[in-house]
Amino acid sequence: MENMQEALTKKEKEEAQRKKCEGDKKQREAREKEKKEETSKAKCDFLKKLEEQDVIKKKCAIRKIRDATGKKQEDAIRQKCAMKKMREQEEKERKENEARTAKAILFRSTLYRTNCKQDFQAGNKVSIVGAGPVGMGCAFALLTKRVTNNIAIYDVKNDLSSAQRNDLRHASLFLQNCNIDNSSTIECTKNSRVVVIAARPSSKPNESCQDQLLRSADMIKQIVPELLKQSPKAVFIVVSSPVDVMAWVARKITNLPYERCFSTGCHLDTARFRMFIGKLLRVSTSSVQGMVLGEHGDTSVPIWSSVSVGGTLLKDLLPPIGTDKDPMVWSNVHKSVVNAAYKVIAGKNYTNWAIGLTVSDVVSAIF
Ligand SMILES: NC(=O)C1=CN([C@@H]2O[C@H](COP(=O)(O)OP(=O)(O)OC[C@H]3O[C@@H](n4cnc5c(N)ncnc54)[C@H](O)[C@@H]3O)[C@@H](O)[C@H]2O)C=CC1
Ligand SMILES: CC(=O)C(=O)O
Repeated sequence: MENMQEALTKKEKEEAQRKKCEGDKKQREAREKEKKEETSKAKCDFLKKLEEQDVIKKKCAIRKIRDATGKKQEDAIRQKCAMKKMREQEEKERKENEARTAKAILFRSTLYRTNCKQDFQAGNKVSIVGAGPVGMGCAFALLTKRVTNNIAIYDVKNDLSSAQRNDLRHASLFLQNCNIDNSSTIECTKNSRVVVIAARPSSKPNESCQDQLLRSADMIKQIVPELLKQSPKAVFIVVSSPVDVMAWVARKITNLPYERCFSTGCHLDTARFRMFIGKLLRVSTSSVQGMVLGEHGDTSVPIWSSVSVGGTLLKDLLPPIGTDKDPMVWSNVHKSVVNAAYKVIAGKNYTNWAIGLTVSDVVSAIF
């Protein structure tokens, strides 16, 4: 019995031990499970947090991307707008340019018409008859002194006049684009405002001065009425020698009044007179005033009472000036004037520059 009791107790003990072990095991398992669950929860939480963070990060990234995309789009739109504006500006400028060009073309035609008018001073045409040194001296002075840029040169010698015209034309660049009538006939003088007669019939051997004079007069009688037909309103300036006689012949044959037909008279003699006085006193020619009157050349008359230098009349300082009682013998100055042409002719066979400039001065007084 005792053994049985003992065996029972032992069994019970074992049972209790087993139950305790089981209970411990269960407890341990429960704790482990709990721990596991805690760990798993922590893991989950961690993962969740991680996930959340990831989501946030992703969201940020997406926002960033969106922002970037938006900015890109914005930039693209802005660029498109800028390009549109630029195209509009370009179009505007193109239209403005077109309008400006159209205006310029219109302006150019106006300019061209104006320049044509300016280029060819139609109203100030000067015809020169006789293409010898004197006629060409006149032409050269008229053009270079800018009295006119519209001239005609007429001579019975066609080749000569044509060559003279071309020689001057080649200097058109320096002569205000001068217009020189192209024709070789007398019609080239048509509608002149001034006609300068510088022609001389060719000399014949052993011809007397009187015969020469008569032939010159015949030339004037023949040519001036023809020229008047071409230019009925022109002023005629006679240069051909003997100049005052030839001007008288021209007036007689045409019945033109004095103011429309005259010679250069003593204008050249006056220029020489003032020059010689200036030279003697060592002052500039333009500071000297004074006149030579009468017929051009040998019989001209110096007007001593008119001579002044810088506004002072020489006769106030020297009352007998120019007379036989003049201690300074100023009359020698007039002798120099008379001899001037002979001296030049002795050297080059003709005079032309001084008479050319004299003519241009007279023409400028008409214009
Ligand atoms: N008044 C003055 O202060 C001055 C007058 N003269 C005079 O000017 C005149 C010209 O002198 P230059 O040129 O040296 O003489 P130039 O004899 O060399 O030339 C005269 C030109 O007149 C041309 N001619 C002749 N008959 C003509 C006509 N019916 N129609 C057109 N052309 C004609 C000739 O073919 C020639 O080419 C001369 O009578 C000269 O004495 C010269 C200097 C000063
Ligand atoms: C030739 C002429 O008349 C002169 O030069 O005065």
